[in-house]
Amino acid sequence: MLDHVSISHQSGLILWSRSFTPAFASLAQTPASPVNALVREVFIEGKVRGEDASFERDGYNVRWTMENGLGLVFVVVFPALLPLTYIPALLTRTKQLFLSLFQQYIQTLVDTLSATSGVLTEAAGSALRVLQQRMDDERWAQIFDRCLRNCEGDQARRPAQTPISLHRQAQLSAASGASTPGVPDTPTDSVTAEEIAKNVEALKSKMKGGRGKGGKGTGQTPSPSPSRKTGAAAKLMRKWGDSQVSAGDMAALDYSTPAPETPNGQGTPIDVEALVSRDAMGQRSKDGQYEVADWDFRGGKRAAAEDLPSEEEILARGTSRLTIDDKEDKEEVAGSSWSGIFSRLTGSKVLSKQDLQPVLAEMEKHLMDKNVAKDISEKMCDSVGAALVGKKLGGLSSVKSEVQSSLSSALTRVLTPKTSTDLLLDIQRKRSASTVSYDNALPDPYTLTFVGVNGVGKSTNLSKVCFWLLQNGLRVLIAACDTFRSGAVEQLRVHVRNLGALQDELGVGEKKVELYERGYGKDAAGIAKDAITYAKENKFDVVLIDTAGRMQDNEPLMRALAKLVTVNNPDKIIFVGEALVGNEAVDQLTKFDRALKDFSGAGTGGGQRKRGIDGIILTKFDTIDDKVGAALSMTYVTGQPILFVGCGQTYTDLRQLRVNHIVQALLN
Ligand SMILES: Nc1nc2c(ncn2[C@@H]2O[C@H](COP(=O)(O)OP(=O)(O)OP(=O)(O)O)[C@@H](O)[C@H]2O)c(=O)[nH]1
Repeated sequence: MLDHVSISHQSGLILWSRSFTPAFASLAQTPASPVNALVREVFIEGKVRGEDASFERDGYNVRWTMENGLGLVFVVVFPALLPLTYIPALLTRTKQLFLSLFQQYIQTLVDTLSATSGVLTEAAGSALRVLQQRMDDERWAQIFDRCLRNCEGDQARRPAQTPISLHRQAQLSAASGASTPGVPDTPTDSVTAEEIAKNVEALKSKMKGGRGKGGKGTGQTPSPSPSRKTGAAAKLMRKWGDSQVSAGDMAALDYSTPAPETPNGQGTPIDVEALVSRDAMGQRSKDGQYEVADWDFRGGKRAAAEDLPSEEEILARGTSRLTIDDKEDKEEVAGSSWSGIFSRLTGSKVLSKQDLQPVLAEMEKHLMDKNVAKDISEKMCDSVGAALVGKKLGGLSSVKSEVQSSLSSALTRVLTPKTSTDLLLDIQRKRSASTVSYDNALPDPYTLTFVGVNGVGKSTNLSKVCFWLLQNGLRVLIAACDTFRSGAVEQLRVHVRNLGALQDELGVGEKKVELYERGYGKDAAGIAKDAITYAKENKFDVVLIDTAGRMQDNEPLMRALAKLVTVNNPDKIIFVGEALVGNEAVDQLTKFDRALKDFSGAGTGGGQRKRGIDGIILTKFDTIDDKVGAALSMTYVTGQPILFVGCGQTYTDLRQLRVNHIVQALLN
């Protein structure tokens, strides 16, 4: 298992890097990092000999290969004890793929850097950003992951008598590395291919949670969507009403049984591959923060490896690549539904309302086809029309770019968040603020309440958010405040068990997630309050409050939700809605927001402010292709940001929505 990979310029500028373990992500920030040692002791001191080399430091093996023409350095770090013979092949393939995809962009960057002797000027910074955007567009992180998996697979499959090529390469690299300062390379000679394959398998099965008998296909693995897969947890009719639930009802609703323990007390074995998609794991930023990937309409889930071009295709591009201009021309020729619209304006000089009318009608239809609500499509087109009437435009391409840029700015204006979307920063701020103001008293936990209609994915996406928080080292308490739907508590119990076990499997450290449950039929507001108190006393950083689904027109239930909000004053009220429902989602959101504003903030001592929806999670994005209109409609009606989108049923199927990706999808 790798600890780290990076691609940098020999001036020290990092083009791309990724840490695979939280421990290395933290270490990478310090001067003690083996990668920093490599830069200091090899590159700065000019002790580079040959293209490939390695050295060992503090239990890590650091191996690299260079691309001398461009001055690039490809580095991987892994535990020195692991005989990973595929590393030289991984470095070679990574180098080939990277150059094949991005050579032109790297060349521009390198030229700018050499003009400034390696100093990161504004021009170099912008060349770097272009390259990184390109890496994003081509889904470089996924291409690397697939390359890594293939190399691991090659090593695991290789029989004992396999030709020595990789092994030999490893020895050769080790030999060239011996001339570098520091410790000699890990000896691999004494390890047979059979032993290596065995070690890799052992490591893999450890990663999979020692699945053994309880693994995939045996039916023993809990599903991330227990409500679907376990008979007992299948959703049944909801029973409503605080006072109508008898002890008998409560027992009937309570499907929850304590999690069966394995003999070693570790809990039920889990199938890691079924719960997280490794392709879709977020990435750690330089400061070790775990970030979910961006949603991108071209990749949809961005997770499906089959959507990526094959390695052969990528390498072929290196030889017969389109120039950037060629590519743009091709896209232009391929065209889109827009081409027809713009051609109607050819020849116009000063645009009149009349000229624009058919174009705007077409544009409105286009937006509605993308699932934007009707009245919002109309408003967007009105705003584009107003910006264009009276403008003097040239030929077709100028008309096209002018109309597109008007629409693009109108969309961007609506979609750009007006409030903070950085939850990790908000959590940190709240913790610091309450510690300071109460003189080192226990900090108040940050609280998020998830609301929405039935079955939209509240519990599932709450659990994905929990996974993300746990990956960021936070302690999370989940409060089971859906006290009505049968199986709701059990569903959360399974999620919490999975999330805890995943923490073990992914090496995130001590268990940091717990469920606060008080069964069925009780007052949800009171349970949430007790959960927050429990969280504070037990030093949880975040409380995620799951609420029962309810219809937006059901006033008694909306009042009950408003009571929960008034009593507990959560830091964020998150509306969870389905991306596929378009107009209906807008109606749901508008009414939830309205009802909360109307009914919250009163009755419990007064003075509490009225609350509305603070942010949105749009679910089932994996089912909508590029029909992303709900995102626009929902931000339009509340002015609140889309915090995440859910795009599948594993814990890693959570994405951030970048404004430019939505704009592109809407314009496409
Ligand atoms: N394809 C897909 N399915 C999802 C997504 N999020 C949730 N689901 C599925 O949607 C179904 C309902 O999810 P839940 O989390 O139980 O929904 P809920 O809103 O908590 O339901 P109630 O408690 O009944 O209101 C489950 O089968 C989930 O697996 C997503 O992003 N994509």
